[in-house]
Amino acid sequence: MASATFLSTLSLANKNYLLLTPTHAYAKGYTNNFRVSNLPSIVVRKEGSVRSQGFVAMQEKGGSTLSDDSRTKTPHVLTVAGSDSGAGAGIQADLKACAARRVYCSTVITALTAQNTVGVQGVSNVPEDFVAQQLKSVLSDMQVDVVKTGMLPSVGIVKTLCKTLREFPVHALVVDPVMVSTSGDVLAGPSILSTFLEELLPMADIITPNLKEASALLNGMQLETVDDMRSAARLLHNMGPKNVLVKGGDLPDSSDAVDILYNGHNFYELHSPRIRTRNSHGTGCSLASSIAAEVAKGYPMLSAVKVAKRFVETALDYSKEIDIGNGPQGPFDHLLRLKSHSQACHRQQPFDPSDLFLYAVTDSRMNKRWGRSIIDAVKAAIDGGATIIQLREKDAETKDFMESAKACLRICHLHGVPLLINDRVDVAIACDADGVHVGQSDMPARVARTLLGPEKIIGVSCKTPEQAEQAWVDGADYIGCGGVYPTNTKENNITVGLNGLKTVCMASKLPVVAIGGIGVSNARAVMEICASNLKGVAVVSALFDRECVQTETRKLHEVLLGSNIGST
Ligand SMILES: Nc1ncnc2c1ncn2[C@@H]1O[C@H](COP(=O)(O)OP(=O)(O)O)[C@@H](O)[C@H]1O
Ligand SMILES: Cc1ncc(COP(=O)(O)O)c(N)n1
Ligand SMILES: [Mg+2]
Repeated sequence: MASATFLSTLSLANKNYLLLTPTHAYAKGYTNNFRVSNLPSIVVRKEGSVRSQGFVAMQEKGGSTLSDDSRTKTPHVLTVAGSDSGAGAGIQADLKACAARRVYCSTVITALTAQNTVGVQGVSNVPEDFVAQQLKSVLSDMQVDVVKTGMLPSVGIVKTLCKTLREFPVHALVVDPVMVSTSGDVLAGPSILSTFLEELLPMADIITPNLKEASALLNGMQLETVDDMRSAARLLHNMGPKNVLVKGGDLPDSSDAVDILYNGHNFYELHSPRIRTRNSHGTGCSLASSIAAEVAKGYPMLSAVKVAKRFVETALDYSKEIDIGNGPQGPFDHLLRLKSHSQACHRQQPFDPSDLFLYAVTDSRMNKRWGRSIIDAVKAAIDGGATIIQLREKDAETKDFMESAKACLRICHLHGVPLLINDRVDVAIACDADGVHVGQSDMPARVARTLLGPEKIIGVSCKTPEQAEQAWVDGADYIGCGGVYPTNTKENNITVGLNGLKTVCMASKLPVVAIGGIGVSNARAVMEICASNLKGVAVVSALFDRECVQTETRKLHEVLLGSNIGST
């Protein structure tokens, strides 16, 4: 939409720079996070008149960067749409879709709707001049990449939008011509049609009508087949938008959800399996926002539409069992997070340090030696009284490891025992384990925390107070300290002894589990160092390098019960 003109040049540190508005820089592809190779980097000044005038300073070809305070452009979608109090569609769906697709989303609200899973009970339009004020507030300050429109309930609002977009051009415009909600309620009446067709559509980079909306824009044309959708796409394209996506979510008798994309040259028939679900309220809004998000990241339109469609399909599939509201059409879960909390078998308690009491760590070689599966080993340890399990499967193939981890997780959760994975954060994520245990040379706990999120348990092996301090800073939940005694389980492992264990316990606020050569004969001595944050012992060989895991675990459990763990 924007034509790129350089506004002026600027001399800084004896070098010449071109000054562009953010929009112009964008239109030329001069941004860091755009997939435009061999272009000079762009630098946004944080302070001073350059930035405050809303300019982007761009280096002339080559050379070093303008200053150290360079900023990367955050992809930004502005949605101009109606609010849905039930939060399934409209502004609320747009915000969630953009968050899920990882772009920033600002909002201009055109109408308030009182809406739920039953339907729309009321609509109150925002006055035109206040829509104009919101648009100006956002567009004059923030570097919006893509504007996405949803419910535009009056001619005045459509006109205001078109006027403002001419004043503040953006990189792309995605128009979802929302007219009637799936529940059948009118959100924008036929009176807006002519302004829509004459003013807004010609500015659009893509329009995304569903079958009813395509029909309304085409004077009531009947749309019942994929061929009808193609004809509609061609006719709508003649009205000026660069791309047309006719959505077939409501196409009767189709086992796939088929959409037709037409760019004036080619037709693309996009299929995804039709998800059988009641929770499809807001699919159209979410699809359009996701397209806008991908375009804002710099993807071409075809890729943007494909990714967006795949995202909606995945979210619908994930959200099949979500139960919100009593009406015929429920919302879905854009962030794919709700279900795990409602699943009965999911561990919901936060980390409890007393879980470290009898910490069983599996070992694939020992299991092989004794001819037992990892699942049998875990079952036996839990039956014997283990309070937390760590899977330490150094030799396992990833696929086998994942499968066994999933099976172990089911067993652990049946018994309320947390399951951690040694080293393999990827496996922990893939099977939704309760957490990970990492060593000093594994992925840093801080990075694991970012990947796993705030609730998962993270333990770190530490031998020194410095390492213990770092574990705390990195957001670990507990420390594994050892080897307390010499052990064959780990090669070249330095033994810290009871003194080393005590030093780490005293230096840290974190709960500690002792590890290394501990068994029935010496567990009591370990616990008698009397540190209040020493919560238990972690054991490998003394449980798993034995004929009967359950018996050995039970014996150790009894010894530990007789000690004064964490009581001082
Ligand atoms: N049950 C479903 N399974 C998979 N995809 C669907 C389903 N329903 C709709 N879609 C897809 O969601 C997007 C929105 O389509 P649609 O529901 O037709 O729009 P609207 O919400 O505007 O009525 C389209 O890509 C469509 O193919
Ligand atoms: C505020 C608002 N905007 C858009 C829709 C369309 O969504 P759907 O077609 O899923 O009902 C809606 N119901 N409410
Ligand atoms: Mg729909």
